[in-house]
Amino acid sequence: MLRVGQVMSRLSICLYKYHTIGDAMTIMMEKEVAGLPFLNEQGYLLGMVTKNQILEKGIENYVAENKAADYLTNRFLPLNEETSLEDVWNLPFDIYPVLNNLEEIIGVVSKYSLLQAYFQEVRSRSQELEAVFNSAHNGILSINKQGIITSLNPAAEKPTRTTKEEAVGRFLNDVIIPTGLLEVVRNGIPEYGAKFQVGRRLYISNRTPILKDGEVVGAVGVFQDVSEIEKVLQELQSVKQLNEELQTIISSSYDGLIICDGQGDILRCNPAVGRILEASWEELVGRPFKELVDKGIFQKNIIHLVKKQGGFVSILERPFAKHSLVITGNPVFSEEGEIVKIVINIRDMSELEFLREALEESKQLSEKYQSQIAQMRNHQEAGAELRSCSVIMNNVLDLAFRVSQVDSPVVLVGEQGVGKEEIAKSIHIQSKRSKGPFYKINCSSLPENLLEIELFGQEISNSRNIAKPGVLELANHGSVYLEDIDKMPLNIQGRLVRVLRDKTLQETDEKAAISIDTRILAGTNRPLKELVEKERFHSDLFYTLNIVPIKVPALRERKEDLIPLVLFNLEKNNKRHGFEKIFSPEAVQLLLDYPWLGNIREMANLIERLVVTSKEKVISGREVDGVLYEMEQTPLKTITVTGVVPLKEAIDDLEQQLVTLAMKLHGTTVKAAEALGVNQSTVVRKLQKSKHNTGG
Ligand SMILES: Nc1ncnc2c1ncn2[C@@H]1O[C@H](COP(=O)(O)OP(=O)(O)OP(=O)(O)O)[C@@H](O)[C@H]1O
Repeated sequence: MLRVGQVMSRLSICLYKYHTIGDAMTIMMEKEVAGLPFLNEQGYLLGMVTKNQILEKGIENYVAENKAADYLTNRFLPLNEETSLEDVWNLPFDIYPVLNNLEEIIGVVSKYSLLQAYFQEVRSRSQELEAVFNSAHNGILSINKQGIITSLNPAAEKPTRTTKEEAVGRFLNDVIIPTGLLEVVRNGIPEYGAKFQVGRRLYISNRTPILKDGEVVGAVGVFQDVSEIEKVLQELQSVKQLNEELQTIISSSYDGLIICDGQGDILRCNPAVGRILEASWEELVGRPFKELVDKGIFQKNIIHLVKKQGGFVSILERPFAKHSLVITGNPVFSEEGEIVKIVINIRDMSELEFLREALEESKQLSEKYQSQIAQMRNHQEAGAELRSCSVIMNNVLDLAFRVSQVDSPVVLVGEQGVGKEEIAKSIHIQSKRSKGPFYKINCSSLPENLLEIELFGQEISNSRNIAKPGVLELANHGSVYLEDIDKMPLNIQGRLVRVLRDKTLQETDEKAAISIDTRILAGTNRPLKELVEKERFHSDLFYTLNIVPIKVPALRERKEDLIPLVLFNLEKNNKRHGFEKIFSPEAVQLLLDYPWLGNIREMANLIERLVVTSKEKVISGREVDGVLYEMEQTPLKTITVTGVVPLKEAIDDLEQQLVTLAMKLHGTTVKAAEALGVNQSTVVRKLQKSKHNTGG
């Protein structure tokens, strides 16, 4: 705002009592002012001498020599040069002396000058305001007390969907959708931040009452298009959310994360870094990554490597004995292709290694359990025909399972009918050879030459030269059960040793060797070692075969198996012959008391006979007794001579058979001794010998 000092006419002369009115007129004309201040000798302002005053006295009375003091008017008011025009433009006098801050007169100013300057000032201010009003980005609309639109700037035209020309002078509600401006006029209460939508644009408006002398004379609404801001706000919101999410991810990452700037200074890192490096992770922020290398926490400076490589780098570090870390560095490039950030990921592999070990352990455990389950299943499957509940027999079956998992030969030692062949079959079935063939050869029932052909095959020399393969070849990738191997002639034993040692079968010199991959399972009633000692068994064959000897106990050594075996055989025969027979309690008791020297085979035969021959559903004790009696009349074994054996041995064999038969027929050693015509002690001794021979 202009000040009085800027509008006044500067004066270097004032009037004193010695000035005439002519002097005053001359100075006024010269200085182009309408009045002059009049001072006393002390320089004190006494009044003003003005043109109007002179004219008011009448031009006819004007005498130039008259004293200026006679025209002095005291209707004056001194103004300070600093006073704002706004404060003085309306004062009553025509001309004013102007003082500086030292109360010295420095000039005069007329009311006209003040008015003119003030008007100019107000006009230019109003033009400025109008320009602002028109160019304002915000829409501005004002109404008077009656609700008539008094102004509307171009920015308001769009949201109000009208034009200044259409709107100004009209009632607000006739022109635009009511926005609450009338309400503001009515109650004089401003309203800020109200949102409203026009089309797809969103506006925010502030409505304020226009007050004049404390009274509401209108209202002005200023509205701003905030669609863009809103959009930016929303984007900002989602960026903020994203940032928070990223922050959460970084903080909760189990891997350590270090973000460095292009110079390698740490900008950010997560708590996992602290956990892995056993350091305060917050303190790392702002420090150069190189410090970690200098302190020996890392051996290599990955920042350096990433920069050198210009891309992804992964290295292995072992900062502490218990930690092994995989550190990867990933550069982030600017548009100009410069590395602006490097993101370092630190993975503590010791945890993974620990987990891998734990996994390995549980894998092994699982394999063990699987093998145990398989063992149990195999026991069930392979033992479908093998009934056992005795500890001694279960141990045998367990050993059989274990040897089935390896590929070594097996020798099964036990009395006749104890289940050697059955166990041999189960070993084959449970072994990895189960898909291959299983052959059985009885070494005692065939003459030597036939046995040899059966085993090793034969070259038939006729026109077509057809060969008959032996079971050792036929059972390739499978197993051969050599029953009564103890009875195998020595020659054949020798040839068998060679075949097993060479793993080949050479029929003739001209013919190519046939490779043999057959597992040998052998059964014997007598311990082979004893025969080796007697040179009745080839020691090489013994050592080749006897890698895992399994002793199968006689039935009398496992009485717990009697009932399951009786029931098994009963059920089997009922099924086979379509009966539903059962044993009476007496019958069962008789079966349990029977010595079963012929073991399970004897029992199986007897029960089949009882099931087939008994007339009633319930097989009585009497019927059992009858069949047992008949069986006892039939010798178990006839004495046959299949080859020349040392006499002493033959006698031993015969003795044993006789004692066994006598026991079978008479049940007690006393009665058996009576029948054999020897002392009871002899029978006991022979029985013990027999037991010892069969390994019992
Ligand atoms: N544990 C068992 N459960 C049920 N039946 C069995 C069992 N063991 C053997 N058997 C049966 O008993 C009979 C004789 O068994 P196996 O032929 O295996 O005996 P072995 O010891 O080989 O006799 P040998 O030496 O006289 O040949 C067979 O019918 C067989 O199925």
